[in-house]
Amino acid sequence: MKPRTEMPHGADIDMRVWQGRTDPEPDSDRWHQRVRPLDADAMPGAVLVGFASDAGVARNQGRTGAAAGPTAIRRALAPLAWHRRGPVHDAGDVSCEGDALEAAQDALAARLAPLLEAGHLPIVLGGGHEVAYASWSGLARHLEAREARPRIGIINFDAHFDLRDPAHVRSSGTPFAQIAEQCQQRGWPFRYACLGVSRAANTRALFARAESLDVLVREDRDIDARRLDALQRDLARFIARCDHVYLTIDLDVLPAAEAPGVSAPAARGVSLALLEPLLEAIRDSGKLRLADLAELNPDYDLDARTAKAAARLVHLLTLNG
Ligand SMILES: N=CN[C@@H](CCC(=O)O)C(=O)O
Ligand SMILES: [Mn+2]
Ligand SMILES: [Mn+2]
Repeated sequence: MKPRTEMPHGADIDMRVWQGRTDPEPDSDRWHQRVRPLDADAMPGAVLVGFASDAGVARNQGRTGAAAGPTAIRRALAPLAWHRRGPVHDAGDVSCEGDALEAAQDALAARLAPLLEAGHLPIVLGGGHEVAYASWSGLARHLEAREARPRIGIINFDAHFDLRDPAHVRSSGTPFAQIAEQCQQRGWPFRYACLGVSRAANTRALFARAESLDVLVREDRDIDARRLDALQRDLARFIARCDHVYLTIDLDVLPAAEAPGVSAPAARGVSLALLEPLLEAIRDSGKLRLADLAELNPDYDLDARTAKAAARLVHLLTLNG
């Protein structure tokens, strides 16, 4: 079965997950009381789109289960306190049927482009990190009609480069190499920052590929409180060289204790406390067009810790609107 490519809206979107406590006091709303199903004439705001896929993780020999990620993140978002002025819409899920990953990626890209066209900030809830190729493709589809050579900066918080050679298999381990190929074919610059990389979890070949692609690399051990200001400056310089930012967060960048529910937990990782100020700077850059969160696997998620971390990050990314 092919994934549906037309945009579901209104009554087609399953809103049953948006439930939680309701406080009797005024001004006490939570997300479940404010999130609305996306309508064709919706006011520009943040739009949640699920990518229910772990086909890329399966192809990458990881532990599957990330297809249930979008629902788990929505469930963790539902009770969070509402502090926004602007709207949040739920646009439903794009689902990958079996191993039909490329069709699902194409369907997500087709779903995202009109959202960007309408001035929304899409936040994609993965799904394995194969979501990144689909997210970027949606942004590319939107920009190619407007700009000859869009300067897209990709900022990936991840323990892994995900720059494996796609000639072998296209998976959750290849999205940024696939994007680099696309950029080369189109004559677009490839600007990629990968922050939180574990030297122990990435081979020499991957470090060499990152170097040949001029990737801005900061290892997990480089990200500490003392070096945060310098890192903020590096990030600001990276963003200054781009017109559009695509932010992608692989939840396995967090320490395993903060994010046990992922395919490949990080022995060290970068804590939420360090991640958040960096994300705030990206959010407030004025260039953030699209974000996604990847690799949540509820099967391994002790106390829903990873889903709660993901929900907190969505909350943070949407706090300025
Ligand atoms: N999404 C990416 N995943 C990692 C998986 C590493 C692992 O399974 O140990 C990668 O391909 O490098
Ligand atoms: Mn990773
Ligand atoms: Mn990844």
